[in-house]
Amino acid sequence: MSNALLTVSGVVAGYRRDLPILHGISLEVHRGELVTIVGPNGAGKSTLIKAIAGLVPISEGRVELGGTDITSLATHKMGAASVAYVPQTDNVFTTLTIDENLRLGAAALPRSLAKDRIAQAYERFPALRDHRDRKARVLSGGQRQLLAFARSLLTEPALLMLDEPSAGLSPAAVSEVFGHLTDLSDDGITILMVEQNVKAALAISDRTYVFAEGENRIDGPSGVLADDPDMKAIYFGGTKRSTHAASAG
Ligand SMILES: Nc1ncnc2c1ncn2[C@@H]1O[C@H](COP(=O)(O)OP(=O)(O)OP(=O)(O)O)[C@@H](O)[C@H]1O
Repeated sequence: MSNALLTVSGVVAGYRRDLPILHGISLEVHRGELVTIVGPNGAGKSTLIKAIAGLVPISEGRVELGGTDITSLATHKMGAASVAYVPQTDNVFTTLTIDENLRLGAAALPRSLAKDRIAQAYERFPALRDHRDRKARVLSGGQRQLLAFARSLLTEPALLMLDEPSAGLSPAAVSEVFGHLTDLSDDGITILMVEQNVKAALAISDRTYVFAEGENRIDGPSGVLADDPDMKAIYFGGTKRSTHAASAG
C-alpha cells in the first residue's frame, strides 16, 4: 500500500480556463517527508501549490489527501481538511503582535487547547517568545517566516505547504529558517515546499521534483538530484526529460 499522504494526479490548472499553466502535473508526498518543488521562473511551482490549496482552478486531474478527494475544495475548507498553506508574502498580520497573530491563528480551537498549542509554538520557536509583544511589521524577514510557520502549525495540519520560504531573506536568515524546517521535518511534520534556492532546498529535503514549463521533468531523492546533469540542462536552456529519475512511488 502506498504511504502517500498527498497524491496529485495529472493536474491541469491555470488562472484562466482557456490558458492552462500546468499541463498534467503528478506528484506524491509521503507521510513525514519534506518534499521540494524547484524549477526555473514561471515553471508553475507556485501555481501548483495554489491549485492544491484551492486558489487556482483545476480543470483536469485529481488531488487526494490521505485518500480523500480534495480537488478544488474551497480554500476556507482546507483547514478542516488538514492542509495549511503559507503564501510567499502577506503571511502574517503586520499590525498585530506576535502573540496576537498566534491567538488569532488558534481562535478556532477550544480555549485550553489554544493555550497549549501557543505554548508549544513558543517552545518550538523561542525567538517568537522573546519578542511576543512586538508588532509583526517590525520583525526581520526570517522571524516573520517563523511566525507564519508557527501560526499555520497551531491546528496541527497533516500537510504544511510553503511557497518560497527563503524569498527575500539574507543567507543567515535562510539558514535559520531552513534549520527550523529540518527540525519540523524531524518531528514528523509532512512538508511540501516550493523553492528558488535550489542548493539550500536540496540540502534539507528528502525528495525533489523539478518542473519546467508546467510539466514534471525530473524527480528523485534530493541527494541524487544535486549531482544530476539534467538539472543544469533544465536551468540553463534544455528541457530534456530524464529517463533515469528515481520514481516517487
Ligand atoms: N495571478 C496570475 N494570473 C495570471 N497568470 C499568472 C498569475 N500568477 C502567475 N501567473 C503565470 O503563471 C505562470 C507560472 O507562474 P508561477 O508563479 O507558478 O511560476 P513559478 O514556477 O512559481 O516561478 P516564480 O518563482 O517565477 O514565481 C507564469 O507564466 C506566470 O506569469
